[in-house]
Amino acid sequence: MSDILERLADVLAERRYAAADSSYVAALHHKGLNKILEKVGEEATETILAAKDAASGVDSDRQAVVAETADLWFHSLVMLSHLDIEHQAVLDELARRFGTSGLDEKAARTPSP
Ligand SMILES: N=c1c2ncn([C@@H]3O[C@H](COP(=O)(O)OP(=O)(O)OP(=O)(O)O)[C@@H](O)[C@H]3O)c2ncn1[C@@H]1O[C@H](COP(=O)(O)O)[C@@H](O)[C@H]1O
Repeated sequence: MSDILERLADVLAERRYAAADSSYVAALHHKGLNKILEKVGEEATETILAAKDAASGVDSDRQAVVAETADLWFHSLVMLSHLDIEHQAVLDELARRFGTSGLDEKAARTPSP
């Protein structure tokens, strides 16, 4: 199942210009970027709330964090697809950053004027 991102991205690409009533993803694209961004924001908020609950240590709450994060990742993939940005670009960016300490990266930034 490690290739699930690729398989999902292929399905999302098929839905990009499909008829609005043919699927949930196609309907989101027809509603437009603002609706997709609204869903990303909603799922981000739900993920945060689930994570706060999970901090109490209840197992069912930990599963809710997994479910909400999946919703967030899914809607983020729809956003990328709507903007014609390959999800691979995000994976490449993570790979580029791999091994670079966040502290070192921050220290190397050019100071803003
Ligand atoms: N991974 C997902 C996925 N995750 C979440 N969702 C849907 O995302 C929606 C958002 O959840 P909400 O709780 O906000 O639901 P809602 O209140 O009905 O949403 P809105 O009315 O506010 O839009 C739900 O309808 C979920 O079913 C998903 N829908 C589709 N996929 C994948 O996308 C593929 C294509 O889906 P279709 O376009 O529907 O064929 C599927 O085969 C799946 O692999």
